[in-house]
Amino acid sequence: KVLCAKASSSQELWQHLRPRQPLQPAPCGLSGPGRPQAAVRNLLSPPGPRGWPLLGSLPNMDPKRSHESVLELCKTFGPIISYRLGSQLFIVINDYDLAKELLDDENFTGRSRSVVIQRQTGGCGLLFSEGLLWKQHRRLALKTLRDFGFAKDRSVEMVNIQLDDILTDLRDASESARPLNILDTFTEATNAVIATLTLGRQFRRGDPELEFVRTAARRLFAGRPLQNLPFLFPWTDYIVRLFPTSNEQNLVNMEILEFIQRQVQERLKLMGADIEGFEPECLCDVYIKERQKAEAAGDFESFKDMQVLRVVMELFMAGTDTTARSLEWLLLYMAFEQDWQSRVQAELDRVIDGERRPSMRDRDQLPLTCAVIEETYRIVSLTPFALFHPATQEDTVFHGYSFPTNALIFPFTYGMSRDPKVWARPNEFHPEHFLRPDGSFAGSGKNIPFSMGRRVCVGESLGRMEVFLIFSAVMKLFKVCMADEYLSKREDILRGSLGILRIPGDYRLLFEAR
Ligand code: HEM
Repeated sequence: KVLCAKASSSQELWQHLRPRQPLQPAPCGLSGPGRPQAAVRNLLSPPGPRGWPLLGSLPNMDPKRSHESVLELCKTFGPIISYRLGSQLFIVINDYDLAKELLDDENFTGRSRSVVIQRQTGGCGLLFSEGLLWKQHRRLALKTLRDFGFAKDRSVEMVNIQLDDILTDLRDASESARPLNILDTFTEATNAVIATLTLGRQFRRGDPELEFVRTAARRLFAGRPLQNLPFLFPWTDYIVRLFPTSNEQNLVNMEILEFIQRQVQERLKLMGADIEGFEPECLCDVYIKERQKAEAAGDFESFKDMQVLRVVMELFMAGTDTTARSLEWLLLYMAFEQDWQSRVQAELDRVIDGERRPSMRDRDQLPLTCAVIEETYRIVSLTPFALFHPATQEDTVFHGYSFPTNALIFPFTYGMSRDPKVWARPNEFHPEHFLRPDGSFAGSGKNIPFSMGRRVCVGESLGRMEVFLIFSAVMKLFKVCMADEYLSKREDILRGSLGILRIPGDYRLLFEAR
């Protein structure tokens, strides 16, 4: 049976997932934080700017750095704020304890139901789905990745194979004194790991399919103002769709789905007639088998084409750029913070003898290296708004404020990572934030680069493992510096801009073998 990527209409399923049940009043008429309750419509929205007619606060947002604009609003209005962009209401949680309460609450496991997202996902997948469908597939994806050695020996082995290529690239760059943008090298490595786990294969250097994935990821992660307009003004959807450029996001989504579909077909060929007896080797195989089981039991919804393709695609795409960018930021901070770089290298030289590469078992002996990694996660805040968490039930009250279901609520990880109540030097690179007075590693504490709670990133262990192994191996063997012409651009490079992820400004790094 061949899976087909035709965007199936999931309208029925979507409606089924978002039941609009009558709300139960809270006992004794009291509303606990985050509890839905009847007759709360008169409650106030969280404080925030008044905004302009029709546009709301849109003119006050820096389009390339909206995280900075929102931080300014939080400084004025407090830890729970709201503002409108167009007709869309946003609610921001900028306090660790409040965010923890919200993210642990089942009611706030929703995702955006915007037409833009609906058109791309059909309500399927894992990243943007809600309710029973999301729970079922999150559980299955986590179990599968764990079974395949996710963040354990098998993935460590995979990272080590990728490290050979990374270190060869850096040796070449070092011998020719060639300044380098390091992102592509890291992207190839992180993509190879997640491709093995999800698709059971890798895309080697020079392979046109790798080039396709790289370009598609850039297109997917680039924000395009026109496309996002219906997100803020739903009534513009019909007009915006008349412009070919507005279709770019849908096109790239479709192209990636077709690419994933080809991979699924390859796996089906490999599995042959005896799907049941085939020992699965990757997420894709598990999904093909689960689909067969579900259909045999008369369930044609849970593993329909679009659902299978979206889950595989989302894990494949989410596991590539995020980790590669984290590594890129780490090397940029090391290039500008030479003193910290030397201290990390001294620690690695002391603990890792001879030619050996650092392993996960060495982590406990490398508190300074761990603190530098954690501090980079904090100061960069790769996904400043995490993802939206709208309430799934109507008329929700949170700490005395009304949180309507159509409001897009986000834990503001960027703001929390700069909270002066939590961090001694919020705006500086200060790895001591994660070191105890005796020099031991203090843990990640209130740093939440992967978010937290019920929808915490499913790739956290894998991402952390890849970043630790690659960063420590590179630091052990190479000194990294910023190319001369970029040295004076520290502020611009580190400030960067915001697409879906925080991206540094243009730079070139120099590597020198140690
Ligand atoms: C350093 C790398 C990474 C960072 C900083 C990161 C960050 C995040 C964040 C902030 C979220 C949103 C959580 C929320 O809704 O509150 C998320 C969700 C997610 N991430 Fe990651 N991530 C990384 C790596 C990965 C990897 C390697 C994978 C794949 C194995 C992955 C797959 C996902 C998925 C599937 C979700 C959606 C979870 C859900 O909706 O239930 N991520 N990630």
